[in-house]
Amino acid sequence: MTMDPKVLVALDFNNQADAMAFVDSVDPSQCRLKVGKELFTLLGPEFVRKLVAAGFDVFLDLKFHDIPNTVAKAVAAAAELGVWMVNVHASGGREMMTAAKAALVPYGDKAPLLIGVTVLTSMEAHEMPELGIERKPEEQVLALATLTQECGLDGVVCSAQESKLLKDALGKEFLLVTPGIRPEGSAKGDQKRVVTPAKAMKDGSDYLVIGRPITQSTSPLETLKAINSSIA
Ligand SMILES: O=c1ccn([C@@H]2O[C@H](COP(=O)(O)O)[C@@H](O)[C@H]2O)c(=O)[nH]1
Repeated sequence: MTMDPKVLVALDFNNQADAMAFVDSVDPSQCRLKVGKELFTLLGPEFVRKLVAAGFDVFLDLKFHDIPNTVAKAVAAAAELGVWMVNVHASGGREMMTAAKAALVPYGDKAPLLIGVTVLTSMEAHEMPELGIERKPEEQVLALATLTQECGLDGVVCSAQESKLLKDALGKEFLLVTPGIRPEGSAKGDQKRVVTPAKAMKDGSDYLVIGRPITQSTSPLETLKAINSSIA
């Protein structure tokens, strides 16, 4: 059991009962919880408030990407919910990220961590040119992470395949939140740039986002415990 859990479990469930069955089986010392687009669209802010009230650190993973004013207001609304972490797409640009950061100033030390999404872990090199991106994924991740740091955000979402590169380039304080985590032998699904939990931590990831390998396991709690042991 760890008091600073590194695993952020993605609550990608399609109904409240299943989500709550998992939440009720864990405590805040074992994992943090991530609420993404599916569950938030289904259950809304009330569900997030419920998790926060139960003592969990909640990562609200809505990946805001819009004009600066809209994103700033959305990030402030997330802060009102009391979440621990919230994110925006770094490709929204400097003005958008700077506005998002400024919107959190009134919350002082109660402000959520603000994280920029770089290149989705479901993407790989051959998909980049048709988006007009000629860089390799790791070069694009480094460019967006550098911009994110310049805008004063707390860290980025990236693949753990880029963790070592980013820690070396941007320093140990800049947080790396890494989805695409797959324990040995688990199905990759739609994830492309995958890394095991132990390797991700070794290479400098600060937090591991893990969904299906835990939530679709036959024993979710045992799987979570095994992952926690593997990175202890
Ligand atoms: O680049 C990204 C950004 C976010 N995610 C989210 O993380 C989880 C991963 O779930 P798994 O079931 O472990 O694949 C999911 O909620 C994504 O929306 C990501 O995978 N990659």
